[in-house]
Amino acid sequence: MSNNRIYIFDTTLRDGEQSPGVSLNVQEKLEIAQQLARLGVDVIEAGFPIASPGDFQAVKTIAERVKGPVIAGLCRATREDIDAGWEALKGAESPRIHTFIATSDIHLKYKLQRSREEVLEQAVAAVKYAKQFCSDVEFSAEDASRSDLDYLCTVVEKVIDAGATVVNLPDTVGYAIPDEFGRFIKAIMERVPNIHRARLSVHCHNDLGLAVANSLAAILNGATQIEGAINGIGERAGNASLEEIIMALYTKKAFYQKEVAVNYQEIYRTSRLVSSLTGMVVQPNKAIVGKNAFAHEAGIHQDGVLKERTTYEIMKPELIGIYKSNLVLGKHSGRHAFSEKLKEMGFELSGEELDKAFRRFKELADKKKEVTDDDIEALIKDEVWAIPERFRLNYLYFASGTRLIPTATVGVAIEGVVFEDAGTGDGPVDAAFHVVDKITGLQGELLEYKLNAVTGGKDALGEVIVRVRVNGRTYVGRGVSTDIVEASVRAYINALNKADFDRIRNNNNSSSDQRGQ
Ligand SMILES: CC(=O)SCCNC(=O)CCNC(=O)[C@H](O)C(C)(C)COP(=O)(O)OP(=O)(O)OC[C@H]1O[C@@H](n2cnc3c(N)ncnc32)[C@H](O)[C@@H]1OP(=O)(O)O
Ligand SMILES: CC(C)C(=O)C(=O)O
Ligand SMILES: [Mg+2]
Repeated sequence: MSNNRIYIFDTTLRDGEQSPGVSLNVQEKLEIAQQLARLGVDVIEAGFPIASPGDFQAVKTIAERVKGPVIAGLCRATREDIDAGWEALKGAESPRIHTFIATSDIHLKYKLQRSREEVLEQAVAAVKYAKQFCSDVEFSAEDASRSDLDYLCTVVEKVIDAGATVVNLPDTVGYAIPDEFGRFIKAIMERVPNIHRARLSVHCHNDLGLAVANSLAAILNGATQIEGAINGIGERAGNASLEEIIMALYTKKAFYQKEVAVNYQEIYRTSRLVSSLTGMVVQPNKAIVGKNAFAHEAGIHQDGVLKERTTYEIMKPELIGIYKSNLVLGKHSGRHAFSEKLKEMGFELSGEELDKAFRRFKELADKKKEVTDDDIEALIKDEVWAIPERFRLNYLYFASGTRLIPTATVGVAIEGVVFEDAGTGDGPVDAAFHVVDKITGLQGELLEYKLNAVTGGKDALGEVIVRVRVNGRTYVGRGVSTDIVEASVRAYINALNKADFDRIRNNNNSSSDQRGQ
């Protein structure tokens, strides 16, 4: 294998899920993991198994079902965490136990309340313990960039002696700057005598907006594994954005002379899926995957691009899976054109999924003159990436105005049987949500509501993303329609379906636990 290879470690499902307000269920995590495997990342950190039964189940399911990448699970440097981690990971084709402990004095003194000697001992013991189960063990020195360098070098050397195959040096609080971080990695490479027996990794946070720059500086100085998340999501200001690192290495290959083994065509789709399932909207001017990343607004730029794209484009959008099609779809389009378009867009649908998507497409085409690629993508996300739905919107009627009490009548099918009710609220959306609560018997508390126009124009599809708390847990729901009240109700029902899905799964788990006793 080329020694220019950079390994991509994706932590969207672990650190990415630590973004405030993000909570993915097992099915959603599995879908993201499957897409990450299609993208071709080297490692998927599927979760933190001891953190919750849901996290444990997600790691276990991904370990058993997702083939290709190494599947990692995060564990504190304790036997209990490592036991749970291994239990979840052991079904994987290539499992990796990822154990960590902080090494900076500030974390030792205030958080862990342990001495340097105690932490060194605990780190070594954790690696040795993990090694009994799994040959691939990653050790992370949390807050490495703020740790005493001599002490950190000792920890790194000893964990490698204990069997760590990968040593990760995180900039946990995003405090580093590129030159400094590059020198830090160089010092580790020079001072730790056995460093070549392990792979050196970095994990940068974006508190100063430098996570990608710091990761690239680390690559120049010897790091061969880069950790990050799709769309740069994660704790606080997020993690290094993987798509940005991948495309920087590609675009500046002559400079870095490094290779990654990803399937570039899947980058955009992965970004859209993560955004859709986490509810974390990608800012339009975000590098690589933002809506405006390849848009040219100014006349001089447009003129340049029309004459020769490279005047203002340093990357081809097609390379990352953004494509422009000549097939214009509308109400006169048939199944063949629709299915051809989906193929062009990279969607592989089963016959049943295609039927559902085609039905929604025809409904939309009746309301909208031209159905754009963005509209189609929004419908696919709504129909095909949705979890199994016990509740489905059957019909919606609402009335509101300046002198009316907003009223809604809603029909919701529960397992195919339609129930209807009516109610009032502070507005038509609120009224409809109350009615949905009454029909489903679930009490949703709306925490956040976002409305985006999928395309421009008066007939644009509206996409609504809601965050709803049900029984103490937060669920993201998403709905699209040309009518924003309908999109809102679809989004709300989508979130309740996820809550219901969890409720049924928890009931099943507790009854099988009882049977096991
Ligand atoms: C930098 C990072 O991203 S680290 C990963 C952060 N992710 C998360 O924390 C998400 C999941 N976390 C959780 O669900 C919970 O925090 C759990 C289940 C892990 C632990 O929950 P609790 O047992 O209730 O402990 P709590 O979170 O309050 O405190 C953490 C404890 O772990 C200890 N700890 C923290 N890191 C480590 C470590 N790497 N190794 C060993 N112990 C550690 C702390 O010192 C504290 O111990 P104490 O109770 O003796 O003071
Ligand atoms: C647990 C480690 C890898 C981490 O997320 C960090 O230090 O930011
Ligand atoms: Mg982190």
